[in-house]
Amino acid sequence: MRFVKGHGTENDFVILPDLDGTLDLTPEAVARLCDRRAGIGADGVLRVVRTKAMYATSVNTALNTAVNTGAEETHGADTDAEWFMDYRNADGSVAEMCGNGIRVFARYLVEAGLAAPGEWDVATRAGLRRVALGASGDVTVDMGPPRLLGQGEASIAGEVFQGRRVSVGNPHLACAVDGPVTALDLSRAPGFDPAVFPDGVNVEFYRTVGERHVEMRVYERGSGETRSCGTGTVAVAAAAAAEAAAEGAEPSGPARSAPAEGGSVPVQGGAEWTVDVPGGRVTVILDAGTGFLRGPAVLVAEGETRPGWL
Ligand SMILES: N[C@@H](CCC[C@H](N)C(=O)O)C(=O)O
Repeated sequence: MRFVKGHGTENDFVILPDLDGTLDLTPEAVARLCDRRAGIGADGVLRVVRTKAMYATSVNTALNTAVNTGAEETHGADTDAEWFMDYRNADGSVAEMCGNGIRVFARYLVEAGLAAPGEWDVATRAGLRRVALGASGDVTVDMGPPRLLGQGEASIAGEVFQGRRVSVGNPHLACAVDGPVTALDLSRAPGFDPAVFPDGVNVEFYRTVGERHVEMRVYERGSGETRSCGTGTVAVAAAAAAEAAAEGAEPSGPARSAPAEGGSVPVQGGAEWTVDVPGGRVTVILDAGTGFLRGPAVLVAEGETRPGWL
């Protein structure tokens, strides 16, 4: 099986080109690929499959039906998006969206000659997401509007943290903390109420370190602590903006500021947030109707698994 390895701010992925959707990718196979000692090692798998093929076979249809049950948006094989990002967490579970993954996915498509630099839609289980990228450099993604869903809480070793529940296609709980995020023990999963998060949740802890500038760490559903989480950075920016609005430091309506730099993207303006993660830095732009994520996407290796290994 051919694979490519890549990362976005050190959130790393095994990319599996399966253009015609012939691969029966089981949760066990995903977990073995992502194993950092006995496998290739990654936070998740990005299967690259034609959207039409995704809906053509019974195994793929079953996967989509299962996930779309709880999704906010669904789409069918009639979409114009040629490529579907089939994202899996390191434990083999399926997730609706991956913000770092979709940038790496887009970079792979361009470098493999399967798509041209420019702007186009990628199909995901959370719906279509528009990406914009050049022949090299950062990738920008229209992540859709982050949706604030109310309060929630998480705990670490008995200490309770209040947070905001945010949907970025997948579920997040963004908790503001006072001290440096490096001080938190994320060696184990934070506790949360399964009645509030029946499908599990990605938990972010963030601290404001400047104007529209936050640092964060994340414990991801299905992958554990990762060095970055793109959907998580959008959730944190949305939560921090809501916090600032509540304190009167930000307008509570659609965010407005100088147009963001950077070019070939459909960003008309919006409030630009800098989000520092252990693996680097990304930019989140909160526009009136959506949220954009901009950051690096790097391919580092490619190869082939040994026959019979999986
Ligand atoms: N790392 C991703 C998020 C991957 C999915 C997440 N673990 C979930 O289960 O929802 C990102 O960059 O957004």
